[in-house]
Amino acid sequence: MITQHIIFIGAGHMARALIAGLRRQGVMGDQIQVHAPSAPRRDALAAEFGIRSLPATAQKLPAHGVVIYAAKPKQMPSVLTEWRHSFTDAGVLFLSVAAGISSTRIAAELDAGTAIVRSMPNTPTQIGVGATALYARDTTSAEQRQIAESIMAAVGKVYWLSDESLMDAVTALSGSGPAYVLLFLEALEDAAVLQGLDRPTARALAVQTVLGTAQMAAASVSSPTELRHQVTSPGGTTAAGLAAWEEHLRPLAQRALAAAAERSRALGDIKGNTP
Ligand SMILES: NC(=O)C1=CN([C@@H]2O[C@H](COP(=O)(O)OP(=O)(O)OC[C@H]3O[C@@H](n4cnc5c(N)ncnc54)[C@H](OP(=O)(O)O)[C@@H]3O)[C@@H](O)[C@H]2O)C=CC1
Ligand SMILES: O=C(O)[C@@H]1CCC=N1
Repeated sequence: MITQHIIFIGAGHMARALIAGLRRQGVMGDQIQVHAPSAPRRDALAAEFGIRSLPATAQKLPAHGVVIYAAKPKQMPSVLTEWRHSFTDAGVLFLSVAAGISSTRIAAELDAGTAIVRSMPNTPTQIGVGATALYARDTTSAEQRQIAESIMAAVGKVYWLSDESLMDAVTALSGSGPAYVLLFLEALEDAAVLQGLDRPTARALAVQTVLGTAQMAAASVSSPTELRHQVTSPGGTTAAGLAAWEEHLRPLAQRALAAAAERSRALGDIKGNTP
């Protein structure tokens, strides 16, 4: 059970997904506060989820709460300058979801000893099926690690990393991954429409196929390769379709993840990063 107060810095897509997921899991509205510069956006999010809108920045925070940093990576230095003493006074756990920004960078902006967990969640957290990687700095107690884990485990699966440098690869895979799957769904839908299906039917069949296959892969002890062979009759329709996919898909996946991981590393260069 999550009993801590949780303060979100940032009221955008990722904050919304996490707040939606936490509220679905029964975290009380008065346990969650959200801060962002735009009062209408902050207030709208607060009203939608029955949480509290936090207008001011440097103010007294609930003792031993969790501050979830969900603003853009490039905003981190200025935000931390504003908030750092509030964190120390309250003994908070700082839980970042920012892409690219290492825990060492974060620690350099905060008072010594601040507990820091870096994470990479994804937007399916909003319905409790997220994937989140976590990395804890050594200033973080076992109890604080458990708190970070329980927050992210409430909204999906959690994986601890012992090597923080892998966070760029995780960001490229599961952080950005929902967008790749959604693009795949769009492409399947469009291709099915070209084959004569009406758009609602094409979308419904594409979504159910991806959903069912992902659930089957998650539930099975067989590898994706073995499961794929079960679909592929020699000389049949699947073999014909797979020949076209095979030609491009693996090199494309490698290029896509390499590009995303490279961008994650660039975002970590706070001074040099661009929006
Ligand atoms: N979107 C995703 O799928 C994922 C995103 N992330 C990470 O989550 C973070 C947020 O991304 P995302 O939600 O997509 O971005 P958005 O642009 O949707 O949201 C950014 C939020 O930050 C707020 N903000 C800007 N300046 C400040 C400030 N000085 N103090 C407090 N809040 C501020 C903005 O406020 P305002 O509304 O007033 O402009 C806005 O609400 C990023 O670091 C990203 O790397 C991680 C995993 C997945
Ligand atoms: O696109 C981004 O930079 C963020 C990080 C992972 C998903 N969205």
